Amino acid sequence: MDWNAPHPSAAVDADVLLPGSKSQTNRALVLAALADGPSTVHLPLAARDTELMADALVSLGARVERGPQSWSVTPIEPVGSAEVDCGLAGTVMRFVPPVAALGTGPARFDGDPRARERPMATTISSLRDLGVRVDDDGRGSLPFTVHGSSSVRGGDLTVDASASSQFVSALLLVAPRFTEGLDLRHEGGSLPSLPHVAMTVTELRRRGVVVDEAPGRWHVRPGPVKALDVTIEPDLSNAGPFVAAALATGGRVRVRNWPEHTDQAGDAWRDLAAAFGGRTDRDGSDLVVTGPERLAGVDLDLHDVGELTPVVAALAALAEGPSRLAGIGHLRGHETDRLAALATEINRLGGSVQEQPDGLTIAPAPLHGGRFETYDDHRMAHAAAVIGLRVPGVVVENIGTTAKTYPGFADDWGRLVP
Ligand SMILES: O=C(O)C1=C[C@@H](OP(=O)(O)O)[C@@H](O)[C@H](O)C1
Ligand SMILES: C=C(OP(=O)(O)O)C(=O)O
Repeated sequence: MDWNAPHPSAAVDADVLLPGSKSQTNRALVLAALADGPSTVHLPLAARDTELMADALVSLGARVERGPQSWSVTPIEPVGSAEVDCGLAGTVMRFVPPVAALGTGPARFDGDPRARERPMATTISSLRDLGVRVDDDGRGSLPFTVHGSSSVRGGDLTVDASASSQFVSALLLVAPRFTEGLDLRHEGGSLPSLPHVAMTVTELRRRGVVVDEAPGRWHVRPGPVKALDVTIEPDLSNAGPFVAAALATGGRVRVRNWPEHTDQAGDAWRDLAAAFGGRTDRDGSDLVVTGPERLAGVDLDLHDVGELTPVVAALAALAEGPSRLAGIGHLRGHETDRLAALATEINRLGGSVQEQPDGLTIAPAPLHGGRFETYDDHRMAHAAAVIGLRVPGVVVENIGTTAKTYPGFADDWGRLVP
């Protein structure tokens, strides 16, 4: 559905209460499915990526009762064969195959057309290196079938996770259930999204799993994953467009319940706001973002927090000085090739964005209205909404794609502009 991006006549002044973190919800679901007893996930994100994760675990033999405030998970009792729809969720296509390896039958994985283009070779090769049979068509991508054999020995394993940190997280999440645990090394280009790996290690340790780490190396001891009831934090990556609304309009946005300590990549919004010239202040459990009078250009390495790039690029396109966003070549394998998509769509509105091998350069340019394609990427829709705050006549193609991680996005965004 085409959606006219709201365009306020004054600076925004709003409070937002965000839905739960995708990354935390999907880790909590996987660990609950592997645990030694039932667990409850309070305030889970209910969105396409987390529903797909729950469905995937159910198809492997878990039970997930989904209530409005909490989801109750009963661990997997392996069933024969399974079909897993990964949609376009990186966490489902990377985290679930190693879980299926512990099952008792074939599990076939497939997803949206674009999912078949996302990098999966490391998932396939790492499972084979662990002695698991995987049938694929040799392209290193979905679809493929993992043949569960009840137990995986584990031990030493070296992978190249430079295309996605999710390859490392996926193996670590399941590693305590391998007979010998796992001594995992990453070798290759630099590993992106380190906060997401830190989140994986935190969540394992909270459930009694012993993990030792050194740069590029993780040792997970075999043992039970203790059942644990958890409460999911608000999704700070999805806070991005709201933080950006304060920055882009010189306004003020209060984000409710911003955690004081967190592994979420989106916590970097506090530093990013400052880089653009804005301010963030804690007020009790909230974070209050105040926008600057003039939005500054930025020179940022986003390697650790790549998923924040689309909204950062939208802000950079509105800034008064030039910007450089680096360290994000791996975004070409995200929901879409985000570097190409951002350059094409911002330039369609009159922008001056150039693709670089590992990022984007963005020069100030007067923007005008027009249709902004999203390429089924929730964060492209967020970027368009941010530009629409300052540029009249921005029309977002397929705002429904935000349902991947934030089904209520358009309604919540509409409340920014009364
Ligand atoms: O583990 C996770 O929950 C995620 C890891 C990151 O993936 P990449 O390392 O592929 O960027 C991030 O971009 C994605 O949105 C979620
Ligand atoms: C890269 C992202 O998602 P995924 O989990 O599908 O990789 C994202 O949400 O920005």
